[in-house]
Amino acid sequence: MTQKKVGFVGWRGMVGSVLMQRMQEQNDFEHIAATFFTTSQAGQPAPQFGQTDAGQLEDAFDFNSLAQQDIIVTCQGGDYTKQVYQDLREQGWNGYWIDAASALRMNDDAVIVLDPVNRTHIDNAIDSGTKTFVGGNCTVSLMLLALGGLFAKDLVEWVSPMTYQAASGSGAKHMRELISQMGAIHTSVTESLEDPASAILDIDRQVADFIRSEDYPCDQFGVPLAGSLIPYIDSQMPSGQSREEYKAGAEANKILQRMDTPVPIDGLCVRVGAMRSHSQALTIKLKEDLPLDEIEDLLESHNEWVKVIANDREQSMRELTPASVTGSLSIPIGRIRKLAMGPQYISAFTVGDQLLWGAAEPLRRMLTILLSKLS
Ligand SMILES: NC(=O)C1=CN([C@@H]2O[C@H](COP(=O)(O)OP(=O)(O)OC[C@H]3O[C@@H](n4cnc5c(N)ncnc54)[C@H](OP(=O)(O)O)[C@@H]3O)[C@@H](O)[C@H]2O)C=CC1
Ligand SMILES: N[C@@H](CC(=O)OP(=O)(O)O)C(=O)O
Repeated sequence: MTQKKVGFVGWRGMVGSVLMQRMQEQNDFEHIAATFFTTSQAGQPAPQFGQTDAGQLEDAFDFNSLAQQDIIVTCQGGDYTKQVYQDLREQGWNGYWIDAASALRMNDDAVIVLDPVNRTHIDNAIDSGTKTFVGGNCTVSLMLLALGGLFAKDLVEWVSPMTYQAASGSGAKHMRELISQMGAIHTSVTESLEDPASAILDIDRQVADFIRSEDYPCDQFGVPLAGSLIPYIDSQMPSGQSREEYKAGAEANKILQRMDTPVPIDGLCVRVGAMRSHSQALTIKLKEDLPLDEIEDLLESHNEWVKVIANDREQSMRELTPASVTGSLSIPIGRIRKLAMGPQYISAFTVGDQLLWGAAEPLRRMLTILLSKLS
C-alpha cells in the first residue's frame, strides 16, 4: 500500500510547531509521505521530522504542487485559507483539507473536528464524501472536552462560560510581549522593591503610572495585559458579542450537531496574563437536579483526558491552573458545586492547553482517523 501524500502548510508557526512536535512523539510521520510548504522560504531545505528526507520546501501558492497531495494540513491561518482553498477546489482538487483556521468552520460542507466528542459524525462525514475538516475554536474545544459527559446525555439546558484566555491565543508575538511587559514592570520598581523600608502604596503608584505610560511595551496588544486584563477578544459583532463569544454557541452547537435545537451557550471572553492555557468559569443550568457525585462520574468517564478535581482549596490551587496543565493534554475540571440559584444550577472551572487540545491535537487526530479509514 503506497503511503498517502500529506502536505503541511504553516508547520513552523506556533500551532504548526506544536502539531509537528506531537506528530513526532506519536511517530505519525512513519505512515505518510510528507511535503512541507512555505509562503516565504520556497526552495530551502525541508525540515526532517520523520525518517525520510522531505527534500525542499515547496511554494504554498503553487497549485500544481498542492494538487499532488492526497491531504493538505494547514496551520497557516485564515488569510491563507481564503486565498487558496476555493481556487484549489475549483481547479478540480478533490483531496482532504484539514485546517486550524476559523475561515471554513461554519461552511455547510465542513465538519468541525473534536473526535472525543463527535467521532461518529466525523466517521459518517468521511463515509459520505466530506473532504473538509476544521479544528474548532480553542475555548470551544476545551469546554466541550470538559463538559462532554453532560452534553452526551443531553443534560445541559444552558451554559455561560466566562473565559480567562492566555496570550498565546493572539499569537507568538503577543506571548513575547506579555513577558516583556512583566519584565518592564519589574524593572520600573526594582529599587523600591529591594528597599524593605519602601511603602507598598508608593510601589503600587509607580507601577500604575508605568503601566499607563508611553514606556510600557504594548505594540501587539494595544493596551496593557500584564498588571491588567483585556475584556474583549476578537472583533465586534452587531449582536453585542465579541466574535470569540459568538463562536462559543455557534461552533459548540455545530460540533454537537445541535444546530436545529441549539443549547444556549454564551458568556464573556477575557484575555489575562497566562501564557498558553485558557481557563473558563462555567455556570451551568442542568435539565435535572442531579447529585454532585453523579455529575462528577459523568464528567470523568466521558474521555481519557478530562479529570475531575475535588472542590478542595489545596487541590484546586495546585491542579486547576494554567501553570499546572500547560504542555499537557490534561483537561482538569473542578470547583463543581450547586449554586445558590437552585439545585439545577452548578458551577465549574476548567483549564486546558490552548495550543494542544485547543489547536494542534484535534488536527493530528483527524489526520490519523483519515489515514486509518483510507488504508
Ligand atoms: N494561535 C492560536 O492559538 C490558534 C491559531 N489558530 C490558527 O492558526 C493560525 C496560525 O497561528 P499561529 O501558529 O499562532 O501563527 P504564527 O504567526 O506563529 O505562524 C504563521 C506563519 O508565519 C510564518 N512565519 C514568519 N516568520 C516566522 C518565524 N520567525 N517563526 C515561525 N513562523 C514564521 C510561517 O509561515 P511560512 O513558513 O510560510 O513563512 C508560519 O507558518 C492562525 O491564524 C489561526 O487561524 C487556530 C487555533 C488557535
Ligand atoms: N481567538 C483565540 C485563538 C484563535 O486562534 O481562535 P480561532 O481559531 O477561533 O481563530 C484566542 O484569542 O484565544
